[in-house]
Parts: sequence; structure tokens; C-alpha cells
Amino acid sequence: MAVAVKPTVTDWQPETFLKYTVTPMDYAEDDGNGPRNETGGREETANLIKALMAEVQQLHRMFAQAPGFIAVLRGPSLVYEVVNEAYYQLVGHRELIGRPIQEALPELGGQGYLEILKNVFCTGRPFSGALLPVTLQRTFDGPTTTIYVDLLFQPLIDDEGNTTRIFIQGHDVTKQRDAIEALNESNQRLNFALEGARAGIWDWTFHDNEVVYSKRWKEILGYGEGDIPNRYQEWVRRIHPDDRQAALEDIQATMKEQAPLNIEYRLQCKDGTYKWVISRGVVVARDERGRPARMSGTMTDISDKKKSEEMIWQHANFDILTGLPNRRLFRDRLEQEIRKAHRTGDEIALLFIDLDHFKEVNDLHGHDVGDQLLNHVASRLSSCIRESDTVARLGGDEFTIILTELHEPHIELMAQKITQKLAMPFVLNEGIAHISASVGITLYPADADNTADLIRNADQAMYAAKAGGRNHFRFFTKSMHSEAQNRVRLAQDLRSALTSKRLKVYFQPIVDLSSGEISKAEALLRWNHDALGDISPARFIPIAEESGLIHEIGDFVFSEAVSWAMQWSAKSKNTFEISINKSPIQFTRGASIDWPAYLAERGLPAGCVTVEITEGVLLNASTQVATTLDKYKDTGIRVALDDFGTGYSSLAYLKRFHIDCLKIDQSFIRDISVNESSRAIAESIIAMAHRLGIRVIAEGIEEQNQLDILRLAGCDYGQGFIFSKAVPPIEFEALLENRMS
Ligand SMILES: Nc1nc2c(ncn2[C@@H]2O[C@H](COP(=O)(O)OP(=O)(O)OP(=O)(O)O)[C@@H](O)[C@H]2O)c(=O)[nH]1
Repeated sequence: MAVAVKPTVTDWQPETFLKYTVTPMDYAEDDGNGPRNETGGREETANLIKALMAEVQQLHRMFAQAPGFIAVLRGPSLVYEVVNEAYYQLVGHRELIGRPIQEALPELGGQGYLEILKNVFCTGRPFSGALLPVTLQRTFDGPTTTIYVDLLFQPLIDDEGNTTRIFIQGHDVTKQRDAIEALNESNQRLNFALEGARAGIWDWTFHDNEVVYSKRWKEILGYGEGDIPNRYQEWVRRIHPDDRQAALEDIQATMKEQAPLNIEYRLQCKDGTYKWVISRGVVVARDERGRPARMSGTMTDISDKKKSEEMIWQHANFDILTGLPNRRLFRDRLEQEIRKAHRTGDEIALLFIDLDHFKEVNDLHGHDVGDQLLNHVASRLSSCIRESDTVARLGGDEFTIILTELHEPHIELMAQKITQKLAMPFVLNEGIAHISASVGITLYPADADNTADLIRNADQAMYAAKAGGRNHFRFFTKSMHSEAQNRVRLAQDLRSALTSKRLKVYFQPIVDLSSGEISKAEALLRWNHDALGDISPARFIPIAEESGLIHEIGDFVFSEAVSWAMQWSAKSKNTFEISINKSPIQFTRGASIDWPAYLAERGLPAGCVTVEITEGVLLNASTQVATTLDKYKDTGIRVALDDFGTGYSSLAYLKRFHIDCLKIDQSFIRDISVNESSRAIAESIIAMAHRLGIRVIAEGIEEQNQLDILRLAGCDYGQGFIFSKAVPPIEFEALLENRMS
């Protein structure tokens, strides 16, 4: 049976498929298929129609729901004949069917598509394009939007070979295009960043061990584009042997732990030198079993960064002057050696070396010569040790040596060698210099088992070597520690004694030997300790100097002495002169009382004060010392040189510093009556001083025959127990009053 399918609407559209009426053809309209059976084949026909309808419906759904957009344009005027839902969505409205494209979508004008469609229609040649921009006005009077499409214009040709329609099919790819755009932008940024960081790129596929190295990667190492084959081994063989294992282990870890690779190591350049680089990378692909298949990353030249790091490290750990490890590195090394010795059961010796009277070298020859000497000392010390030992400079003229793997005679020999070597003359640019050193030694684990205690012990042993006369070495003993603790305790007690007025100024008369009268006095400090009783100045003054208390103590003595001098001058109606000791350290800081200004303020003549200094002050005379002494001289404060005859006894100083008075050291006076040479020395000092116009005081006169000899020699003044010991001011005043009465 023939079936006629007649559209009920003129324009054929998919959604009208269902509206098609299917009617059995009139019998009169024979279909020419021959006779029909009893039922007239009607059942069969109905089934066929049903199947057909189902198929048509199926096709309709496929057409309507197709994800891509589809349209058919009919005839040369390109009239919309059929479009699917996706097409409506694409253009934004539904007024299309039966309208020419340029009327339905006027915004397409000027975009070239109408021309292309016409061309397809005329030529019968299809057109396709990807990622094509189309600007559409999707809502009436709304703004235009540009979307991107992949599309195909396919001509539909009739039996005569004429194009009757154009089939349009395509996809909105705006999202993909945006993604690609974003990716491109991000790639561009990455490229800028890599370019800026001057980074090289590498890409390594594991199955064939091929590594693609970028041009920049090769450039960093000084190679041209074609110089390095794309092989993994090309990288590995260029890694510095010391860094290779660590680098390969890091790569293994990255593969296993899935953490990014980040390694700093050295790579060999084309010219054979090594360059510090940093390689960063990640596993970018894995196989179906999760094993790493590919790794990519960058490589950056960090030589400059490494150089600055190295410089910073050098500065932090090495002494600039001598190039030896500094205090910080020394401590690190000592800690390391202690740990090692703890494991192996070995002994360590720590030597603390301090140059003797190094300050004099600076003061006499200048800081540059001092520096040269320190450098020579550093070389000599370094030449004494083995490679496993460490010499360090802690600062100033202090050095340390860590001796490892040792036995005791070795330490003694080493200490001897050091003191002997340092005592040998140093040939400097400016001439020959001599120096000696005091060395303190302590042992691990016998004396201490930690860094801080070892350093403290060695320092205390060195202190003992200094106190024992310098230029030798001393091993640490437990008693040194208690001695040091005592010193610390005494310094604390001294401070509180000063504030609680337990320190007293006593006065010892200085007698005019020709008249026998008390002509002046020396102010002497006395300390009666709560628990320890009287403590000698010889014991506590060095402690005051070490702790810096000497300045406050000096000021206290000066102001006490001056107030008594005022009192006694007033009583005697004559300027009463008091000698006040000033230690070398008191000259080094300007914070103490300005003597001339103080006297002027109180209206006292400067002549009532004599400053007593030791030769040490003059020997190390800095400009500060010279200026102070010159100022004293100018304002009338007299200068007496204490302990004369025991030190350098330099006549040049006597002249340069306009010394008014010499005090012959009591060691000569003590045996002046029994020892010819002591007597000769005393007599010569007196004669020589007088020729220079300098007065002489003999200290420590205890016996009459000593006094007689001194009188005979023409000594001007005498001081000692024969006249009086140092007494409190009230007692001294009584002595003075006796004299006056
Ligand atoms: N030339 C030079 N001198 C320095 C340097 N650092 C510190 N000094 C000086 O080294 C001297 C160290 O003096 P001390 O160790 O206190 O005293 P000393 O004169 O050696 O006396 P003793 O140690 O008691 O024998 C001080 O005068 C410092 O100013 C340096 O880098 N170069």
C-alpha cells in the first residue's frame, strides 16, 4: 500500500513532523503494487506507518536535542528552512524560519559570513572553520556578544547538481577558546617569568631516559644549542662529584614522595669550571600503575647568590685580619670535637693564648704594626698544629687552639713549642718586634665536659700564667677555679664596700729628711672586709681594675684626699700637699673627675695635689695620657713617679713628662744598708734626679741606718714605718698637730 505523507504546513520544520498527517491513499490512486490480501494489508500498513512515525519521532528528537547547532538555509536568498534548539539558543531568538538570514540576523552583516554563505551557494564548495568569532545581538536592543564557533557550511545538491540549500552545522566553542586563551596567557606569564629568572628548562621522560634541555639550559653552562644530546647521562655526568649522590637521592625522593624537586648543586660548564645551580621540578606524568613517567622543571644559575652566601659565611665565621676561624666558628668546632671525643673516648686539649703586653706594641709602634704582628702570630700558631687541630682568634690578642687525638706529653711539647716560637723575634716591615705569650691549658674530659666550662678553665689557666710572670703555660687546676670565683666574689664585695663606705682613705706622712718634719702625705686606700678583715690594695686594686670599679674608687680617693688637704691647709695656714695614686687604667677613660677643674671649683691651689703614677703609665703613654699629664703640669699639679728603679727607669720619660719627684722603690731601701748595689742604685738615682732638678722620696724606710744612708746621699724626703704607717685622717691630723705644737 502506498502512503502519502503530506505536510499540513507549507514550511517544513522538524517540530512540525508530528503534525504531519499520514493518510492511506485512496484506492483509486493505485499504488501499482498488485493485489492486496484479505485484510487488505491494512494491518501491515498501519504497523509500517507506526514504525515510520517512531523513527521520525526519534529523528526529530535527535535533531532537536543535538548538542551542536544545525540550520538549513534554502535558496539563493538563504532563507531559514529549519533550525534546531541549539541554533535558537545560539542566536538568542526564534524569529528565523522563513526569513532570509541577513534579515533574521542583520548583525552578521560586515562579519563576512553572508559572503561566505553566498559563495558556498554559488560554488557548491563547502566551508569549514574553527574558533571563528561571531558577533550576535541575542536580545532585542541588547548589547552584542562575541562568541566563538567551529562551523561547517555544507551545500546540499539536487539531482541536477544544483545547490538548493546550505546545511549549517557547528559548535559554540567560546568556553574552550577562553580556556585556551587563559592557558596562553598563563604560558606567556610563565615564559616571561622564566625569561626574567633566566631559567633553563628540562623535560625528562623516564622510559627512554631522554631529557630535552632548553636553549637557555645549555647557555647557562656555556654550550650552544646543538652541543648537548638529549640524554639523562649528559646531566648526571656534569654534576660535581661531591654533589652527585645527594642530587640523585633527591630525585629518587621526589619520585617516591611526590614532593617537588628542589636541589642546589654544582654543574660543570663547557670550560671545565663548575657553576652553582638550583634545579626545581615535578613529576608531570605517571603511568597506569602510578609510577612516574615524566618530570619537568627549571634550572637557574645561582652562582652569584652562592658567592654572596659564601662571603656572608666567611664574615660570620672567620676573622678578617688573620683569616683564622673566629670565636663563633671556634665554639662550633669545639662542640663538634667534644661530641666526637665523647663517641671515640679520645681526649681534647684546649689552649688559650694571650699575648703579653701586646698593648705596648700598639702604643709604641701603632695599630698597623700591631695588626702585622697579629698576622705573624696567627701564621706561627698555625704552623705549630696538625691538620686535625684548630687555631682560632677570639679577638684582640687572644687565640685558642683545639688539640685532638692526643696524649699528655704531646700537649706539653706543643705548649712549649708555642711559647718558644712566639718568643722568637718577628720581622715586620717597620723592623723587628718581640712579644711573648701566656698559655692556659685545660683538658676534656678531665677538667670539664662542655664548651663553656672548657673555655672558662683555659682562660683561668691563662690568667694564672700571666699572674705567674707571663711567657709560660699553665695547666688548669681546680684551685684556679676557686681563685677565679674568689676574684668575682671580691669584686662584688668591693662594689658594696664602696657604696657602704667600708673603703677608707688613710694617710702616710712623707717627711722632709733635712728638717725631719712632715711635709706632705700619701693617700692610701684601705679595705676592711666584713669577713676577711684587712685586704691589701695589692690584692683588690687589680680586681678593681679588671671590673672597671677603679674609676669610681679613684674618684672617691681623690675627693676624700682633697677635702682633707683643704682642712689641713686651712689649719696650718699653708698649702698641704697630698699624693694620690692614679692607675694606668684611670687614664683610659674620660668619665672620672677632672682634677684641675675640681680643685679650681673649691678654690684650692693645684700645688696641694701630686699625682703618683707608675712607669707603666708612661711606657704606654697614649696621647690621652700625655695630654692629661701636660694639663696637670700646666695647672700646677705635680707628678711623682712611683716604684722608680724597678721598671725601665727611662730618663727620656723623666724629661718628656716634666716629672717633679721620683720615689725610689722600697726594694732598694729595704737592703740599702746591707747590699752595696742597692745602695749604689739608690745613690745614683738621687744624684741623677737632682741633676735633672727632680726631688727624690725614699719609700719603705724602717730602720735608722737606712735613714742615715739616705740622708747622707742627699735624699729629699722619706716615707716608711720609721715615721708612721698609713693612719686614718684623724690620727694623721694628730700627727700634724704634734708637729705644729
Ligand atoms: N693592632 C691591633 N690591636 C688590637 C686589635 N684588637 C685589640 N687590640 C688591642 O690589643 C690589646 C690587648 O690588650 P690586653 O690583652 O688587654 O693587654 P696586654 O697589653 O696584652 O697585656 P697582658 O695581656 O696583660 O699581658 C688592646 O690594647 C687592644 O686595643 C686589633 O685587631 N689590632
